[in-house]
Amino acid sequence: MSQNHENEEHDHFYHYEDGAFECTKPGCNVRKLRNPDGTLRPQNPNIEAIKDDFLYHLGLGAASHDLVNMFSDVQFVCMGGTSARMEIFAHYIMKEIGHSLPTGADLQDITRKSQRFAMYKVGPVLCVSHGMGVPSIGILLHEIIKLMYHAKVKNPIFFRIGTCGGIGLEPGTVIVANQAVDEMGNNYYEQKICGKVVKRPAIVDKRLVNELLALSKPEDSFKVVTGATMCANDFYEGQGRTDGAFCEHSEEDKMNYLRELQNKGVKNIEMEATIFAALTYKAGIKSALVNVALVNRLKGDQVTTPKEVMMEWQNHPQILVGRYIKKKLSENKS
Ligand SMILES: O=P(O)(O)O[C@H]1O[C@H](CO)[C@@H](O)[C@H]1O
Ligand SMILES: O=c1cc[nH]c(=O)[nH]1
Repeated sequence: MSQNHENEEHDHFYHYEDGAFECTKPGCNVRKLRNPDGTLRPQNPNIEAIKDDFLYHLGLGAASHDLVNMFSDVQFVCMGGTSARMEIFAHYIMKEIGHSLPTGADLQDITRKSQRFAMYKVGPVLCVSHGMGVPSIGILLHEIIKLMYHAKVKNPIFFRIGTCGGIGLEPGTVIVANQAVDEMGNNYYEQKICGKVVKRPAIVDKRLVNELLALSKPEDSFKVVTGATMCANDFYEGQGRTDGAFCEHSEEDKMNYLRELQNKGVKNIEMEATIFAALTYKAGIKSALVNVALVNRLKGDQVTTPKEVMMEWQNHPQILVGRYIKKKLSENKS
């Protein structure tokens, strides 16, 4: 029989937005995602049998690298589409948390040999680019989650600091997702595995959402809102755009679709939300999707804002997540 610890607040419980939780308390039979010290349990029984589990797209191996020495102090993993953004974020967070590199040293892209993603480590913060779309971030998530396991990282928290199209929102607005849905409004990530369709719940951590929302300040130059984030499998037709190389739907079809989404509480559209929420949830990792809107899709499709303005907007999610990280690190110290 499973023991019920649901009413207790304790570090070895992992609470989910839907009320479910995983308990790692000794003696509790509830399925375990983490060990009592916060390290992750591998969810794939095959992993332990692989001698040198090679994280191919990261260019890191469980035997060829001392992953514990390199990464065990990681507490936060921040992901975003581009390598440039993640390098900027690495420099930003370094200043924010007062981390310094050894004299003469510079930030290094740890995965440069693989030439796929870019990854920077700033003390307890890992900053990684994930490319565009579900397949790309999915591969990265598999390898980063395994990295967390191999490196014995404790209670990591994952963030996606991304860009998106807003629905009825002023560009520059930050959306912290309280739900991740696909193009049909489904609250799960669907994958075909060995000829079968597997649906994995895409659950975001409501507590983390609320903590992030509380970090917005009245004096900020940008608004922070919450709502559902829609994950599309494409930037053009999949997001209802009429400016792709092909378009067999009308402007009216697009507007009807966007309004329908808006009525269902969808605030923004991007391309990674469902898999990010689903795989982190399945791994027992707290995570949040923090995106900035680059365009109001009710007003148009093209993203034509000058680069400098867009770069400034891309900082908005970084500011919010930076505040969270700084707060948590100072709480941990005291
Ligand atoms: O700016 P990033 O983080 O890549 O996010 C958004 O931008 C890309 C499309 O332009 C997709 O990856 C989408 O999710
Ligand atoms: O409209 C947008 C803007 C950025 N990223 C997207 O996926 N869609």
